[in-house]
Amino acid sequence: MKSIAPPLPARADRKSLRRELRRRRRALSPSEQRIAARALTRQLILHFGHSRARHVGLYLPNDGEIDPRAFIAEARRRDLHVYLPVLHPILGNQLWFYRFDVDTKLRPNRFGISEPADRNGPKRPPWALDAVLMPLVGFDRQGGRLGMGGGFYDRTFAFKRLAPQRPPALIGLAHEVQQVESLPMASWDVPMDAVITPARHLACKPRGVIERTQPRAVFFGRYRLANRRHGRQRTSGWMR
Ligand SMILES: Nc1nc2c(c(=O)[nH]1)N(C=O)[C@@H](CNc1ccc(C(=O)N[C@@H](CCC(=O)O)C(=O)O)cc1)CN2
Ligand SMILES: Nc1ncnc2c1ncn2[C@@H]1O[C@H](COP(=O)(O)OP(=O)(O)OP(=O)(O)O)[C@@H](O)[C@H]1O
Repeated sequence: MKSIAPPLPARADRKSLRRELRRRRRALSPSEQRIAARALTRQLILHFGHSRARHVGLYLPNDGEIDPRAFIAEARRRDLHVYLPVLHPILGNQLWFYRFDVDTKLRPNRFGISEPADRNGPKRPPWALDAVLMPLVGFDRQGGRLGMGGGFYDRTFAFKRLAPQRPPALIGLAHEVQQVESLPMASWDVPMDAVITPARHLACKPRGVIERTQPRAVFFGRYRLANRRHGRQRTSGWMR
């Protein structure tokens, strides 16, 4: 697994950054991808092992993205409901999240990425999810995210800009080579709450960041406590 990303031009604009970072993740070999996916799954199991999340959005990998599919089976075993993003037919460039069960039929969207085919299937609006595992092209330690350029996740989770503490928790999933020192942020960008890579869980803070490189068990007590203290805002029981 490659762990240190070569430096990028300091003031690279979003377009050239996107091109370079997409090239990096596509350049990972199938065996590097497999190793990364396996390690990512372990990180996700640790994370969700002590979270109260019940409804979690994730994605099917495309264009060299880190593959979270092995977590889907684990999630189901742990009574987590898993949802996939579907391009909203009317609301331009927004996402809805449809349940992904073992028998869910898929069909490719206009980008060739599979999504649940049945529009009458069970779904949740974005604000009724507990956590969303997001694909990304690039990330920084402050929660900056560079995506594919459609603005889908930014539009869908724009409500988080006014209330950053509200669910869902926005968690980026990434290969190490996708980290950059600092991303140029735009006014519409919605910061991520955390980033999970095969090696690390970064809790992003608007200023600074807590990086956990120690075994997670050291933190369990404190995180459990923190969860209880703040409680988990229950979202509406909206569900089809
Ligand atoms: N796996 C995954 N699913 C996702 C996203 C993602 O980034 N990854 N999205 C995150 O927003 C949304 C889809 N957005 C996307 C935007 C552009 C391209 C893309 O491949 N663009 C091509 C041109 C494709 C074309 O128009 O034919 C490119 O730029 O090369 C893919 C997904 C929803 N689902
Ligand atoms: N909340 C919003 N309202 C209106 N337009 C938006 C909003 N968020 C983003 N956009 C538009 O979307 C376009 C693409 O944004 P950006 O380059 O940040 O996408 P991205 O985060 O890389 O993509 P994605 O989230 O789809 O992976 C921008 O040109 C911007 O004008």
